Amino acid sequence: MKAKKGFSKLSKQEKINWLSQHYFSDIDTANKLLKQYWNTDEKLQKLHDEFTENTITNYYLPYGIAPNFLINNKLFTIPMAIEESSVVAAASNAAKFWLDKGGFHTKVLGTEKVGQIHFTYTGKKQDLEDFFQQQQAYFKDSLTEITKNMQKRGGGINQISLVDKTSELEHYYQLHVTFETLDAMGANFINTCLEKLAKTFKETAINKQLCSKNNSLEIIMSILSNYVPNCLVRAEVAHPADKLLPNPEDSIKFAHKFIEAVKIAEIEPYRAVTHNKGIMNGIDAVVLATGNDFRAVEAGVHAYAARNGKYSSLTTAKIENNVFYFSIEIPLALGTVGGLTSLHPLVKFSLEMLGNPNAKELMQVIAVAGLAQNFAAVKSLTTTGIQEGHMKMHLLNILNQFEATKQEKLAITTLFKDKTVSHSGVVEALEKLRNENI
Ligand SMILES: CC(C)(COP(=O)([O-])OP(=O)([O-])OC[C@H]1O[C@@H](n2cnc3c(N)ncnc32)[C@H](O)[C@@H]1OP(=O)([O-])[O-])[C@@H](O)C(=O)NCCC(=O)NCCSC(=O)C[C@@](C)(O)CC(=O)[O-]
Ligand SMILES: NC(=O)C1=CN([C@@H]2O[C@H](COP(=O)(O)OP(=O)(O)OC[C@H]3O[C@@H](n4cnc5c(N)ncnc54)[C@H](O)[C@@H]3O)[C@@H](O)[C@H]2O)C=CC1
Repeated sequence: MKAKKGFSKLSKQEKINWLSQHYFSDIDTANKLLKQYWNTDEKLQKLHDEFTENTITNYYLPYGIAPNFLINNKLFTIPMAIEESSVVAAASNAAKFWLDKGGFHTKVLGTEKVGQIHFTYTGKKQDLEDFFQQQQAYFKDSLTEITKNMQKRGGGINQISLVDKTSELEHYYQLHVTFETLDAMGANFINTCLEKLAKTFKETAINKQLCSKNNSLEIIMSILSNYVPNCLVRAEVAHPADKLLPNPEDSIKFAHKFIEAVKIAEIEPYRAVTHNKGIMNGIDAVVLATGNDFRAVEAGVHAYAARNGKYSSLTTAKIENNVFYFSIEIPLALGTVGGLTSLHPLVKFSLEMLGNPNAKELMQVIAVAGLAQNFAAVKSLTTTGIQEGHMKMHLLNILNQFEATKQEKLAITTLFKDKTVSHSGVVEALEKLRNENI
């Protein structure tokens, strides 16, 4: 019997007791493990407990840093929260590669956020359109109480439009609203505006007799969209194609093979998904380290990758006039205020490391992290193969799985210095070493 109504009302300790009694054979070990991850600073632990609900412990992710990122002629060290081996090394490797080649250049192409009120209307479309035209300015004004501070900062509501979706779903219309939320990701601000607007919209429709018994208007829901194709940032690297590597011939060969790999990801969805996963290795790690919402970013980015009706690469590469260009264009709705940004001590630390950027500056850093990550991965894929570098970094994880001692780790890493690491190869070598030492 594992159901427990009223679970949320239990204390933290009661929740842990219930969990370990019902799901774990060794209650003491389960309890000990959970407590091992608690912070000794009670205030700090309470802060983390309250970020979400039913918290029983903390789940650590490694926090790494990738130095040497030259972005628009300014040097950055980028914080990355990620569990996967070789990602931070790959970012650092790409940063180092581009450091003496002019670095990364970036531009924010737009910052528009979106929210929608989804509703049904069973009356005449023309009546709805006339009503909307007449009331449009009033609708915007009715939100002033909520938007006035954002307006003072230079943001607020850009536009409200009525969209007819009845050809796709009977009676379905939208109010499509665009926003400028400046340094806030804006989800809560947008949702608050939308819910108020929906209420005003419905009330006005009733007052102005747009609705009647036969012409019903029903608000289905009001919510921001995580698809933000006009909240877009671009990052690029460029360098003479014959000067990417020490030998000009090898360099041009490398550039062409690299471009071919990117073109494959442009036309082949199976490859595009993995290619973009590599990009998200970099993006998600910095999004997490800076306390941003990685689910929102992931959803928006992948929708953008499929914007032309087919899932495709987020990066492009070309040679023009003997110059190799590699770039990314990516939608990123980020905040440097709001959410966890002023609450989580490590998020504040990350933002300070980045020079306390505003949201536009953070968009540029994160786009660079994605481009760098993709450069490192595709460079490996088209030269040594991914396993050589990745498994070199993963070696410690394998050794830790087998509880290798310090001496064993040293012996095995030395053994594999010039060899490609494989799981079975490491296990075999460790067994051999242990047998020799018996
Ligand atoms: C792994 C490397 C970097 C080795 O690359 P390497 O050339 O053997 O490295 P190195 O030992 O010569 O060092 C060169 C630089 O790399 C960095 N570096 C090197 N080692 C470390 C380390 N231990 N810790 C921190 N940084 C490290 C560091 O910047 C270092 O410079 P230094 O600091 O010495 O001046 C390279 O092979 C690489 O970039 N590989 C790509 C790895 C990758 O993309 N991993 C992601 C996981 S695989 C995946 O999920 C995505 C994928 C690949 O499927 C996506 C796709 O298919 O497109
Ligand atoms: N679908 C989604 O993505 C959803 C996400 N969320 C969550 O919402 C949170 C983000 O919402 P926000 O409204 O951004 O955060 P928030 O609710 O903390 O609000 C940030 C506020 O900061 C203030 N502010 C101060 N200085 C500012 C400046 N320079 N620029 C802009 N605003 C400034 C504004 O009043 C703004 O509304 C995230 O935690 C996200 O996970 C919530 C609901 C849905």
